[in-house]
Amino acid sequence: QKMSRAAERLRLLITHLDRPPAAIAGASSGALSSHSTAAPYTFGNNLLTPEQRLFYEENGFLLIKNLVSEEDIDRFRREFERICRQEIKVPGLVVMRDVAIAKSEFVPDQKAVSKLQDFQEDPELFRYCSLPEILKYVECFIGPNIMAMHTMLINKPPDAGKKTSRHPMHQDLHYFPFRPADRIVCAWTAMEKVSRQNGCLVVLPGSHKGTLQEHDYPEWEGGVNKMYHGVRGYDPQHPRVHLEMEKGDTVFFHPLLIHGSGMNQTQGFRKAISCHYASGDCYYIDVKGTTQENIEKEVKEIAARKYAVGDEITLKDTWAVRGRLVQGARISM
Ligand SMILES: CCCCCCCCCC(=O)SCCNC(=O)CCNC(=O)[C@H](O)C(C)(C)COP(=O)(O)OP(=O)(O)OC[C@H]1O[C@@H](n2cnc3c(N)ncnc32)[C@H](O)[C@@H]1OP(=O)(O)O
Ligand SMILES: Nc1ncnc2c1ncn2[C@@H]1O[C@H](COP(=O)(O)OP(=O)(O)OP(=O)(O)O)[C@@H](O)[C@H]1O
Ligand SMILES: O=C(O)CCC(=O)C(=O)O
Ligand SMILES: [Fe+2]
Ligand SMILES: [Mg+2]
Repeated sequence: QKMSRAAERLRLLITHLDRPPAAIAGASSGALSSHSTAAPYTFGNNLLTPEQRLFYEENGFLLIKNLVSEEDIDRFRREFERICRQEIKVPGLVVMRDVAIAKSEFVPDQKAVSKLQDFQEDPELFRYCSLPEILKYVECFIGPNIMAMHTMLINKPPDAGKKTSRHPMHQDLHYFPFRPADRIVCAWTAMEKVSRQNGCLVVLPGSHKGTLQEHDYPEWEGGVNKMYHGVRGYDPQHPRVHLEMEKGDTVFFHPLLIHGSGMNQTQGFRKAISCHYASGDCYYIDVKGTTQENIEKEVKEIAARKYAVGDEITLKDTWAVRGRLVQGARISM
């Protein structure tokens, strides 16, 4: 059987450079034995081809075409519309409007919704996070114990003329007070065709090999959405890849991968659904004294305003209540 060059390279890496992996508290040795220092970002469990595995190792993302069915996506869309029409109320759900719309006169229209966050209490939308076709890939990246930590349905609006529909380049780990980074992965599924025109994801391949960078609001004339921090000193010359996708295509990416999205220059609302997963044996960290202090402050301010809670609520608490086990064991999360 003929192997591609990439596959051959990965095989060599694994057979010759393999050393026992660093221990992760509570992890089953069975799962970790196929996870090596030569291929630190993936588990070999016979789902990913060697080419796919090497691609994720080197680039920090992997696009799987046609993974989620049309039927499921249409159901998510109908549920989203019911939520927008306020036909159902979902505990914990955050409904976000684009800053350009939020700061103008109030429009009581479903079209004002740019993002739903934290839909873990909506059984219909949360089905996305438990889809077997998604979980089998997630397991390749973070192992068999899987927590759904953060859920979003993004309804990127047509740009209102101020470029506020852009999402600045960022690393999702900036928002997460848990580790290790290599046991976290995002699944992001296009709910319709996404293109450069309607603001597809833009990624900096290989940036997952770097460290967590300082994040801040970018200095954008037209304003920036609440909590949309970007990597400080983003270099627009850096080689980037636009991920154009069809309905149902799904990209899995590492939480250190620098990514964002351009403005939506169409009249349609560009829809995607996503979930961030972490291994059940991840652990929480204290972000005091780290670059993540600024986001902790904002999260606490919003929590205090919304739920009238004080400083006794930690960033860790806000995540521990959102997390849901979807496979295996909840060990330390
Ligand atoms: C917890 C961290 C999330 C983890 C993310 C993992 C990686 C993902 C990376 C990201 O997605 S980063 C962005 C994460 N986004 C959020 O967490 C959502 C943040 N947004 C919210 O929580 C709410 O939309 C917000 C509290 C900002 C507003 O909701 P409200 O229901 O309070 O809105 P309301 O209409 O009552 O407006 C209150 C104030 O917020 C302002 N506002 C509303 N939407 C805004 C917006 N989009 N940007 C800026 N300001 C906004 C609004 O103008 C008004 O300002 P004033 O008090 O000055 O009048
Ligand atoms: N100063 C900045 N800080 C962080 N991210 C930025 C900054 N400027 C632009 N970006 C982000 O870079 C990405 C690319 O944006 P840009 O508008 O240049 O291109 P695009 O819309 O993707 O493509 P096109 O070139 O077709 O417009 C987007 O995610 C955008 O939000
Ligand atoms: O524009 C998008 O859909 C991606 C947004 C994103 O990266 C995020 O919310 O973390
Ligand atoms: Fe992101
Ligand atoms: Mg652009």
